Order: sequence, then C-alpha cells, then structure tokens
Amino acid sequence: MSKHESIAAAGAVYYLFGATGDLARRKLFPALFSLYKEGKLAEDFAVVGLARRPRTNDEFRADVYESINEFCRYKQGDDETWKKFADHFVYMSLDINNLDGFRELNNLTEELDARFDIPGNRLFYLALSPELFGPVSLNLRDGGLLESKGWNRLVIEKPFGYDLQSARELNEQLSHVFKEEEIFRIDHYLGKEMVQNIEVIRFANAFFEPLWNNKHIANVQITLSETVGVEERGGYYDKSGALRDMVQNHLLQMLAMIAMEPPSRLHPEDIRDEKVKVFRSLRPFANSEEVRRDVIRGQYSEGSSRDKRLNGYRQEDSVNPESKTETYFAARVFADNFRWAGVPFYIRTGKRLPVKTTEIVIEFKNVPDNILFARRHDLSPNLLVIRVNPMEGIYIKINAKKPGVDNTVQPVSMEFCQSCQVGLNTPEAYERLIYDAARGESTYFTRWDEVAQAWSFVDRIAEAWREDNESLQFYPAGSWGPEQADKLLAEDGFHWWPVNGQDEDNVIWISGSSSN
Ligand SMILES: NC(=O)C1=CN([C@@H]2O[C@H](COP(=O)(O)OP(=O)(O)OC[C@H]3O[C@@H](n4cnc5c(N)ncnc54)[C@H](OP(=O)(O)O)[C@@H]3O)[C@@H](O)[C@H]2O)C=CC1
Ligand SMILES: O=C1O[C@H](COP(=O)(O)O)[C@@H](O)[C@H](O)[C@H]1O
Repeated sequence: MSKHESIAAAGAVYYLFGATGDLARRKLFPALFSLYKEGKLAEDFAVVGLARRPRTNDEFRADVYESINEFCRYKQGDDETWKKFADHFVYMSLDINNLDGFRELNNLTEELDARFDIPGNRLFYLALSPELFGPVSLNLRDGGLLESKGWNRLVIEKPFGYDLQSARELNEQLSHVFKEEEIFRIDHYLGKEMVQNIEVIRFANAFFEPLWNNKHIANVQITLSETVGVEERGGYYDKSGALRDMVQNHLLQMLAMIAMEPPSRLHPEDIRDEKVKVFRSLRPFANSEEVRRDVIRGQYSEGSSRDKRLNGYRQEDSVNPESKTETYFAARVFADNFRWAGVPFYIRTGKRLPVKTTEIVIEFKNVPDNILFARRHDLSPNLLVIRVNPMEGIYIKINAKKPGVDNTVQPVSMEFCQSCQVGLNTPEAYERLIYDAARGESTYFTRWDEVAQAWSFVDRIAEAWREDNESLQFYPAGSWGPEQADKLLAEDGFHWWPVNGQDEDNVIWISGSSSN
C-alpha cells in the first residue's frame, strides 16, 4: 500500500448541489483539488455537479479549472494530474423540485460506480440556499438515491434555520430521511487550523490547563472583524444580520471550544457533549433591559478606509434603504458554571471594520499585590492570544525585567507564528471538512442539540431587538464600531486588546517562527 492510499478517504460519489454557485467556485472545487493532490482522494471517486443551468461536462470542467487557478493553494501544475482529476467530474442539469431528474441521477450514479469502481458510498453536499435543503433530502430518498449498499452522508451548509423554530422544522424534515449521524452540519470555523488547535493548546500544555478557570482568568475576548461590507449578498444578509450570520455559529462555537471541560474520551460525541454543556450554561438574557445593557448592535454608515470612500450599509445595492439590520455585534456573555463563574466573555464581530482578523485573547488576572513588583510597577496583565485568521499562531505576553540598572519591568511577547513556518499554505477549512465528512469523522461538525441551544440563546436577543427601534448605533465604515462596545468593557475595568498586536510598540517581541 502506498503512503497516499493509507490516508485516502473511502471511495464515493460526491454530489455537489449548487455547482454553479459562489461557494463551489471559491471553496469547494479548490478543496477537492487540494485533497486529490495530497492523495486524500484516491481514484475511486466521482463528482457530479448539479444545478439548473445547462453545462456540458467539458464546460463544467472548464469552470472547475478556472476556479482552481484562481482560488486553490495548489495550481494545476502538471497537466497529467489535472487531466486525471478532471476526468472524475461530470455535470447534470437538475432542478431540485423535479423528482424525475433525481431518478435520472440515480441511473448516472450506477454508471459512475461501475466506471470508477466506487463501493456505493454517497456524499451529498448541499451548497444551496437553505429553503432547498428539505426538498432535496426528500427527493434523494424518493428518487432512490439512498438505496445503495454503501454509506450515505449529507453535508449541509449554513445557515441552519433562521431561529430555533425554523431550525427545528428543518431538522424534522431532514430526520425523516437521514439519521443524525449521517448529517454533517458545516460551520467552517471549526475547520480552521487554529480553532482545532484550541484543544491542543489547552489540554496539552501544563502552562495553561491549571490556570484555565475563574481563579486566574480575568476575561476572554473573541473578535471576528471583517473589512468587507455586505458586497452582493444583501438579499441574504439583510434578513440575517451579524447575529444570525456570525454569532449563532462561528462566535459561539469558538466560545464553546475555549470554555468546554476536557472530554473524557477523544470521541466526537464526547467532545460535542462538552460543547453542549457550555451552551446550556450560557446565561440567557432575561429581558430587553438586559439585552440593552449587555449587547451592542451597530450598522455601518458612510466612511472611509485608506483614503477610499466607503458606502454606508443602507446605500448598498440589494439592501433596504431603511434597513435596521445589524452589521456589528458585541456582547458581554457569561457561562454560569463552576469553572467560569464571574468571568465575562466579550464577543464582537462586524463588517467594514479596519482589519480582517479573528483573534481570541485570554486575559489573566494580575499576581497578588506584592512588595517586590506589583506595588512598585504598573504591571501589564499576562495574555494568551490565539490568532485564528488570516495569520495563524499564538503569542503570550508576560512581564520581564528591562535590562539595565533601574530595575524596571516591561512587557515581553513570545510568539509562535504558524503562518510564518508553514507559509500561507495550510489546508483550507473546507479541505479538512470535506475530508472528515468523507471519513465519517464528525467532531468538527455541529450536532443538532448544539445548534438548537445556540439558537435559543440568540433568539432572546433577536426578540428584544424586534421591539426596539432605538438601540441600533451607527458607526463609520472603516472604524472599530460603536463606542458603546468600548464602554461595555470599561464598565468592568477592562478594554479591548488591540488586534494583531497593533499598539504593542512597547512590547519586546521574541519570535518562535523565523529560525525554524
Ligand atoms: N458563498 C459563500 O462564501 C458562503 C456560502 N455559504 C452557504 O452556501 C450555500 C450556497 O451559497 P452560494 O454558493 O453563495 O450561493 P449561490 O447563489 O452563488 O449559488 C446557489 C446555487 O444553487 C443553485 N440552485 C438554485 N436554485 C436551484 C434549484 N431550484 N435547483 C437546482 N439548483 C439550484 C444555483 O444554480 P442555478 O441557478 O444554475 O440553478 C447555484 O449553483 C448557502 O447556504 C450559503 O449560505 C456559507 C458560507 C459562505
Ligand atoms: O460564514 C460566514 O463567514 C464569512 C467569514 O469567514 P472567513 O473564513 O473569511 O473569516 C463571512 O464573511 C460571511 O458573512 C459569513 O456568512
């Protein structure tokens, strides 16, 4: 057996619903090609692109070729690899609502099984708008596509519902056709290297785990900031807003990874059980006053970045000119459990902020007041910063003696820059997630009870906002969002730590990256 064969996922037919769409072009084709290049897809697979638009197989392969050229971390390179890869791709025009089309798809599948020696495994990837998730599942069943002798898996994109009620209805529809263990709900943040690294940083380091509690941690800050505006996605985003688009999923998932107890076994269900416990312990907002006190809701107005004028949200195409949708969200959240009692988690996300970054900051409590240092110097708190995106790495900030005779203390940062070591060529989240789904590894997919708990937390906020016409704050595009988000921390004696170490002029950097 060659090295590659030992890591390849089991052969399967991959049905890519939404094959002419944006996600397929920017993420899914490139991810499949990278997996193929690395031997994680052997030769016993086929990809069927599905959408309504007509395409010949050759036209479809040309689309895939262009997408890889533009977005893949591996370019096609040698023609031989590309030709072999492209040969596995076929296209079929299909309307989700046409059951006969699914029967035809079943016939095509039999041909592909025979041609590529595929053992009857099926992976259905729904890169479609969410209202089609239910109908596709029913037609897959009624069209006979689930009757093969191998496994069936459904990979489903976000958003999973609009609120708890609609998520329940969707889940109910899917559960008539697929078992929970066959459903792989994507949250692409769980596919990111540094989000997966949280478990290792926490549970494989004697430095951190003993301190990982309310005795030693003062607060946790999670920032997911974006420079982009709503772009062409107004149709979707104006109904969703930051709360549903980013908080219900990515931000709460990262919070759960930080806050969860160590699982008793490294089994997907044990890990997901621990995350559910965190969601259950989130203190629900009791009424709209509490939401007003602890949650900031903003929308970008006209502004600028690097001398470029930027439209306000309401001026964007396909957005209601009187929209009250939030493009910024910040909140103070508590997990009411033994480990985290009293520790605020500050979470924020926004569009049209000054930088694109995702960072998690763990701020430790200061050492006790002592005659040696804490009374004589203004000590900076120790920080552990996990850089998720786009730079990957961690740094810790500690206090050290400034060289010289006057015995002063200065902050020193020690950095592990993962991006500098492996370049910007780490696997994309979608590569990892497609590979995991093909291997039946569900750890980094969200289970139904996690999704439901996250919705019930978020729904209380949405409900309070529905009645409230005043809490929306406007912030200039290109700024760090409403000032109220700073006040939220100031009330507790904290401040947002600058992202990317931006104002760390006084910090000495000790890098763990370049010499390796
Ligand atoms: N784009 C992104 O970056 C991200 C997207 N997502 C999620 O991924 C999903 C897809 O998003 P995206 O690719 O941007 O959407 P697009 O609108 O770009 O693509 C939608 C796709 O669905 C197909 N489609 C629409 N109606 C039908 C139908 N009745 N029958 C068959 N095919 C149909 C379209 O093809 P045709 O018109 O030819 O039928 C097209 O291929 C959504 O759930 C989105 O929320 C999640 C995270 C990021
Ligand atoms: O799911 C989404 O995520 C992207 C941000 O993802 P990233 O990997 O680029 O950080 C966000 O722009 C989009 O609105 C949202 O739907």
